[in-house]
Amino acid sequence: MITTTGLTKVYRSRGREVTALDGVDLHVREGEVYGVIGQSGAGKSSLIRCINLLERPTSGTVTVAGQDLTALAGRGPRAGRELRQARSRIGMVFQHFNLLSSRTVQDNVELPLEILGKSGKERSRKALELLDLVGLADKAKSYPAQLSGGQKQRVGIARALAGDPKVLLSDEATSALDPETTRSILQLLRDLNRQLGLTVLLITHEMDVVKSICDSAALMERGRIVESGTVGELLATPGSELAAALFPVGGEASADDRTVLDVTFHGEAATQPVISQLSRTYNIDISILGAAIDTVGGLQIGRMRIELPGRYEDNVVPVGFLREQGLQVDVVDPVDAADSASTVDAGDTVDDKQPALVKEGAE
Ligand SMILES: Nc1ncnc2c1ncn2[C@@H]1O[C@H](COP(=O)(O)OP(=O)(O)OP(=O)(O)O)[C@@H](O)[C@H]1O
Repeated sequence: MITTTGLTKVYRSRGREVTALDGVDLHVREGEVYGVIGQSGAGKSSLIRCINLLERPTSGTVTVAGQDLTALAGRGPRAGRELRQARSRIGMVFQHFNLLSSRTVQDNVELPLEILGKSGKERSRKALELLDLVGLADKAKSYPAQLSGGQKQRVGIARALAGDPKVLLSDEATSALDPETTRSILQLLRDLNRQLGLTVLLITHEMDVVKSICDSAALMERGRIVESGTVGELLATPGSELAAALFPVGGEASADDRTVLDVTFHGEAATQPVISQLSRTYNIDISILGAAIDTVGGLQIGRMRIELPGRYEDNVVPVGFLREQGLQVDVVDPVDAADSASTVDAGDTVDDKQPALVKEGAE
């Protein structure tokens, strides 16, 4: 539904050049919720602004619903007719809602329909239908100032849906909201995704957003996508930074001469008693340092941090045994694990330190 190839954006101001996007290849499938996560300055806003051609990319292409937007003339407010039409089929939701304070809720939702030249009757019917869809039927005549943050964002979402878009782009839609309101807005996006078959591309700096609604995710650093895939694929990728952040387990080694492993259980492997088999087969004592079961992107996943006596060189065979059972095993570097284990929890953002995973055996 959305494909970018070699997308590059270089800003030039006062003789300085900033490369905000550096050859981004993104592939968002129809009907999925896709999250792009990254620290401040990673290029997330530039990516979303280039996808709907609010910014013209320096090079590369953007295709949405099969149409190459980069081939259409103009940008931002000076977009040509074809580009404006294509853009009306891409809904956009903003962090600070961007509602017009002098207009009622209904009139805010009608605004894109006015621009599309729809009749008054048609605009009114559509706006009321959308307000009903986002749970705000009774607020049509209110003004934005009379609404809570969550309600304002619902209006923003209703307005974004006015042109019957196939794609919704969300730029930190929940960053200005409290945790409970965030949950309700994410749930609304998820419901719209399912009910309308809407493809949602959202950018965020909060791992919890990705964890609660995304089917796929990409990690952006310095204008590049450094990891991407479905949540299931990411969790099955040894050494994946995103997977470790999506599903962290803590726990420190009890002594220097120990091997600490993060073991991820999903699919069939989750039901096998592998830890007791490992202990019996190799006659070793295994300590469980931390463990959790969670639902990530709709998948039930278990993760356990275990400690084996001896250094890694002494444990190559038991580690191989675990992998043969279909488990994903990441060897945790003892120094970095001690640094981070006590600070990581599921609500952390990517700004926080994650255990460094040794990519042994990953290739
Ligand atoms: N209009 C602009 N002119 C010059 N440089 C810009 C412009 N917009 C963004 N940049 C630079 O491009 C880089 C990427 O910025 P961008 O806003 O895309 O990142 P971001 O990941 O969305 O960050 P944040 O989460 O803080 O919004 C930054 O170094 C930023 O300073």
